[in-house]
Amino acid sequence: MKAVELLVTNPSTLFASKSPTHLTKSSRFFTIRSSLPLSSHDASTGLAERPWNTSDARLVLEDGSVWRAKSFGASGTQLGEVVFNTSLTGYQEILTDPSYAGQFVLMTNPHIGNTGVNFDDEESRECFLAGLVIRSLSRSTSNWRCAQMLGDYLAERNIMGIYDVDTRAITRRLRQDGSLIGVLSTEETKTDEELLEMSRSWDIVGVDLISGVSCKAPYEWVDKTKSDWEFNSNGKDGEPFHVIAYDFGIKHNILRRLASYGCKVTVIPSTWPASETLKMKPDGVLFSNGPGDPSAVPYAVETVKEILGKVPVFGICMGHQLLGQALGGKTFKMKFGHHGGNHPVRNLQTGRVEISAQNHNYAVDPASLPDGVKVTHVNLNDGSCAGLAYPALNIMSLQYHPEASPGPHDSDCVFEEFVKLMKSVKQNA
Ligand SMILES: NC(=O)CC[C@H](N)C(=O)O
Repeated sequence: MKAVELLVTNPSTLFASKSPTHLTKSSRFFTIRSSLPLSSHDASTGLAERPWNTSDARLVLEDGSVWRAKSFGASGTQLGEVVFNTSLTGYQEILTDPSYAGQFVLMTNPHIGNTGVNFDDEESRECFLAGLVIRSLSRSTSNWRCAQMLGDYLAERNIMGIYDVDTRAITRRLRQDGSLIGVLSTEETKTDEELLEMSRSWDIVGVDLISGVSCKAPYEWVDKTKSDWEFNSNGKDGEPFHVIAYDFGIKHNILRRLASYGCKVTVIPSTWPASETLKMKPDGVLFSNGPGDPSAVPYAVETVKEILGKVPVFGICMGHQLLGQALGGKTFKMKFGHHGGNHPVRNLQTGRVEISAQNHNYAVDPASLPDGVKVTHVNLNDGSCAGLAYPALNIMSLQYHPEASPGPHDSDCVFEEFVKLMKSVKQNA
């Protein structure tokens, strides 16, 4: 106890500066920085102000529960669906995964912020999520790649965060009752009742969230995984296949992995007409991950339908769900979904179990699919469908994230399978 108080009451020995200069990318020295205003120091007693005295935010859930917390990042009032993520690392990639648009991400790992944020780990151009909910915000960072403190980063992007809230209790509630809509607010003039009413007046089901995150014009993607980080040297020296990637909220690492496997990649907006895509004569089309309810975007299902059977296709997460619907199947909302980097999946084609990165609230009902469509992967936690193939139409898809970022790399080989599929179709043409 004594040691802890000593640590808090002598902040100047711990923290380099309140507004530190940024480290350069190449620096391998780590600097410890302060992200929060340091506890005010009472010289007469030698004790720091108790940190739990300053709750200035509330998360009000639609079930009527009110969670008092401290705010960091942006302030204001924000509405969203609360989901919990069980990843131990990779909060920056999670913050920039566009599939979280409209959602508050609650991290079950209690200690967040200790590696700061850096220039390389962005998974998209913006943070699209509604906000971040964490137990403990690290007061310091110690990582050679750190370029900015998490709180400053969120404030710059106008994203609200809260800490010092019982994330374990909220997670247990979500597991029991399912995902809940909530309102996060730092505005003291708003009553709990007003915030509760706001949370009950909105639903994420049926909302097209893709249109808010997709790119607005086509572009070429060339970046590969950096050689320092490359972990798989298989199958990367072949013929360059042209992949057109529909951006429903695409993560950069999907594009990097395709480029690393030798593909020439063109990214197109979610509303790009199928006829235009086919005119570009791609060797394959990728339907990306993306936020929200797959049933809320019938235009995207129509696009997928028009492309099926014309070129090999690969669907990831939202892309997989859209493929499921385009094949005549149904999607449904799960109780609290899968969000994290520790989901075991069995690849039914090889018998191999892969530990996978997942982020979805919806799933394809395999019983609704027509004959000929095979379930290729199953989530071992709940038996839900984690992958599909329809060999007759050169379709493959995964409900989860083979590109990881963050997460294990067990499923990376699926990009090689897609390249092989494009190759065999081209050879037999
Ligand atoms: N990662 C994703 O593509 C998410 C898909 C969809 N928004 C879901 O929640 O199921």
